[in-house]
Amino acid sequence: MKAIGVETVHMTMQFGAFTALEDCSIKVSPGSFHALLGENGAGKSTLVKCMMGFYHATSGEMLVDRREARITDPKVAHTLGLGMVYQHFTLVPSLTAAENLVISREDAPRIIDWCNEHKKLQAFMARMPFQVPLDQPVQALAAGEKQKLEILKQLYLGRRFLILDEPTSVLTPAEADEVLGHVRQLCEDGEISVLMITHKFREVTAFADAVSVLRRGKLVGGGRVSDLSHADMAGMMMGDAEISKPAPRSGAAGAKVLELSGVTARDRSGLRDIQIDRLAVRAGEIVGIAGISGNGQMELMEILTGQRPRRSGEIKVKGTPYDATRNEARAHNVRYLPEEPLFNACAPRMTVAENMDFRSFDTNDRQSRFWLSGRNMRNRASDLVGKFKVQTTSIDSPINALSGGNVQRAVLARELSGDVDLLIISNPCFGLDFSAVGEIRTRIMQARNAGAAVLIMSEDLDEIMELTDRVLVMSEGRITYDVPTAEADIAMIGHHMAGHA
Ligand SMILES: Nc1ncnc2c1ncn2[C@@H]1O[C@H](COP(=O)(O)OP(=O)(O)OP(=O)(O)O)[C@@H](O)[C@H]1O
Repeated sequence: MKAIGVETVHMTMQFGAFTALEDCSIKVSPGSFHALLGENGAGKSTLVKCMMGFYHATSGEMLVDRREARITDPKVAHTLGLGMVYQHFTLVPSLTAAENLVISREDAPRIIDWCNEHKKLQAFMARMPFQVPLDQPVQALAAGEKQKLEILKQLYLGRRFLILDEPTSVLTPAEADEVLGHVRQLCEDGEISVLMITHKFREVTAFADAVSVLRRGKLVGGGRVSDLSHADMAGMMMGDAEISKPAPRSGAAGAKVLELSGVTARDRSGLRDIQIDRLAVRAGEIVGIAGISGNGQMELMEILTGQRPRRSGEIKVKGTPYDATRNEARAHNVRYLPEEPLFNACAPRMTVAENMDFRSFDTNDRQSRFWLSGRNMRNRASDLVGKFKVQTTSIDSPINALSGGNVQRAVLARELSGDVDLLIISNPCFGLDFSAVGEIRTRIMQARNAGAAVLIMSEDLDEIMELTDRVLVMSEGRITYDVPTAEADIAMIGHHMAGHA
């Protein structure tokens, strides 16, 4: 068997006075597909970063293939056969799959004998249980193919233990099942052992054989997947914390708050147009835009936030032309929650308190026109951190030290405080654990019930079906389908998403 087993023994990681991981012992047997569950901020990334040598654990040990290993940096981990696959791709988009594989090798020669390398690659692929086209630029591959290539790359590099960090986040459900099916097969064949971070219970049950659960840095449970129900796993993750349930709709939709007519703009590639003939969102209504990513949703978000120039057409908010300037957004109570908020809505190295004050720091401190009151800012941040349950060691920590889910909560807390008339959101629950998902959806529904008009773009069709009052489908830069959610037919939505209008 090529697969190796890996164990952490009493591993602890402290950041200053904060213990992110405490006395954590996890055993992944050779050939096992082991899932790692935990709510946002539970310590999953910290654990795997210690295993890969990105962090140096404060105490504890690691066993690789039953021998004690001192992993001082990721290169040592690679030499021992440990590799990592991330939710976002690390491939070079303009190079072919073959080129990506060859240049990823540490011993790649400066002058590559491609004839020889191609022969070796073909021999390598012939041994693999699944294939990816080798001679196309990676940018031409679908997301599922790219993730398959990331896994093949690890096997090509001789890795025998893989850490997968939410590997299906950017895949469609069908792609996710295909990729994880191949991973499971590789484990069953004894090629690799896997430790997979995920938030999806369905993936754990369908593909993993063992599971470990972290809560607040401690190992709180786990075992054989076949012995555990989703409720058991949820219970271990959350302890006795209460899970919020989305508030049901109250009241009917009111006047139009957002209106787009005849809006056209270039897409990111500059080759295609975005064309929104008509789009309206009313007060007290959540409108969802479903679609496979890359069909113009990101550009529509940029148009609405004033980051992409329009070529024609008009946007109105509450009947007034709207160009998304900061003053207009403030006057009309328009709020945004873009995807990847750490990069699109935060200054990553500034503190939690500073980031939470961005929207209002120059209007709140009216008593002083020339300098900001640090105390007022900190009071406001502490209040919001408490209300939105943002887990942070301190409001003075840089916001990039927070786990993904907690960055999301912090930004949502900032954007939902005060009166909100129009909320524009993109993929709000990406990478969040189920309790954070429940809470964020509840907050969005509360905003709607308080009278806000909400436009939400999401690649997660379940989210659209659960949250929205009306669903639209975006395909190739156009809205091709528009139906009240209560009357929506999933098959029809899928048909439009796939571009068969
Ligand atoms: N470099 C760091 N400095 C200070 N604190 C950190 C650092 N890295 C992580 N933490 C803290 O350690 C805790 C665990 O974070 P970690 O990223 O491991 O969580 P996670 O389980 O991977 O969460 P998520 O599912 O949201 O990605 C968090 O409270 C986080 O704020």
